[in-house]
Amino acid sequence: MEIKEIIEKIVSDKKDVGGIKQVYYAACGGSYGAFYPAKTFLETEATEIKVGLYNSNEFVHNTPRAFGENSVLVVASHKGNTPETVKAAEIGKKAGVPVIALTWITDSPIAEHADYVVKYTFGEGKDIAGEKTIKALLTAVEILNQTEGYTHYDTFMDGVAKIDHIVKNACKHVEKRALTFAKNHKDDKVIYTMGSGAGFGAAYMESICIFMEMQWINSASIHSGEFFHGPFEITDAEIPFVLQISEGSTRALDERALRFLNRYAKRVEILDAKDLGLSTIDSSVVDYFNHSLFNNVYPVYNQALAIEREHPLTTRRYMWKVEY
Ligand SMILES: O=P(O)(O)OC[C@H]1O[C@](O)(CO)[C@@H](O)[C@@H]1O
Repeated sequence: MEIKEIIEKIVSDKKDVGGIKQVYYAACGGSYGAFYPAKTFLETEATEIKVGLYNSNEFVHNTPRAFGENSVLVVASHKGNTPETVKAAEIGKKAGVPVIALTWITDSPIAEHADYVVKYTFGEGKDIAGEKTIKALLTAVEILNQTEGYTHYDTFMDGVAKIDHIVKNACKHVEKRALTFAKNHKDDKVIYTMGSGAGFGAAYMESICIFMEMQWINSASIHSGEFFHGPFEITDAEIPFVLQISEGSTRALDERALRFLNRYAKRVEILDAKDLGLSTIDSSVVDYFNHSLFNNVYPVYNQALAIEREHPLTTRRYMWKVEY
C-alpha cells in the first residue's frame, strides 16, 4: 500500500472516534534522525495535530499519556530488529493504535507488530525520493493534508519529484572537497557538526552515527541557534566544524553561526544547501528537503574519511558484539 492509501485507511477508521490528534515517531540512531523532518513538518505546519519524536526506548519507558485511540505511531528500523523499536511497535499494536513501520527488511521482527509495513530505498544509486526520510515525511504530509489540509501539498510533491536529481548533482559537486576534507581531518580527535531547522537531524546523524559510531571521533551536533549559548566558547583556530547552511526559514541562524566562525575559527567545512542546488525547490516547502540533501552529501565525505583514516565504516567494537 502507498502511504497516501495507508493514511486514507487510518483516517477513515478513526472517523467515528474523533480522528487523528497525535502522531508519534519512534526509532533509534540513524532511523531516529531520519524522522526529524517529519516531526518538524508537523510542528510547523499543523495547527491542531500534536507530534512527538521519541527514542524508541524512551517511548517504551515514558509513553506519552495522550497515546491512544486518536494516535498514529510511526516506527523505523533499517533491519527491522532493533529491540527497543520492536518493543515500541509492540506497545502500539497492543494499544490498538495503528502502527506504520518503515524498514528496509520487510520480513523482520518489526513487521509482526505493524499494521502497515513500508519498504524504502537504500544503497548505491537509490532513488532519494523513496528513502526513509522522504517516506517518513510523506506520512506527516498525508496526515496533515487529509485532516487539516495542507496548502502546499502539490508544491511539496514537486519537491519530492526534484530531490533525487538535486542530491545526485550535489554529491558530484562535493567529491573533490570531500577528499581534501578527509586529508585535513584524518588525525582529528574531535569534529563538531552544526545545523538548524528540519535538517538538524542530518547533523545529529553525522555526529552520532558516523563520527562517533563508525569513525570513533569525538563529536556533538550543535544547533546553530544554541551555538551562542554555550558551545561557541570552545571555538578557536584548531577546532573543526562542519556547518550545514540550510535553505529556508532557519538559514539566518546558520549564517549567523558562519559569521562568527569566519572571525574566530579556521577549520570550517561549509555545506551550503543553496550552493548545492536546493533552491530549485519552492521556498514554501524547501525547509523539509534540507535533510535529504545533507544526509546524502555526507556519505561522500564519510567514504573519503574512512579510506584516508584506514578505518572502515563497518568497524564496531561494541555494537551488535557485546550485550548492551
Ligand atoms: O533500527 P535500525 O534503523 O536498524 O538502527 C540500528 C542501528 O543503526 C544505526 O542507525 C547506524 O548504525 C545505529 O545508530 C542504530 O543503533
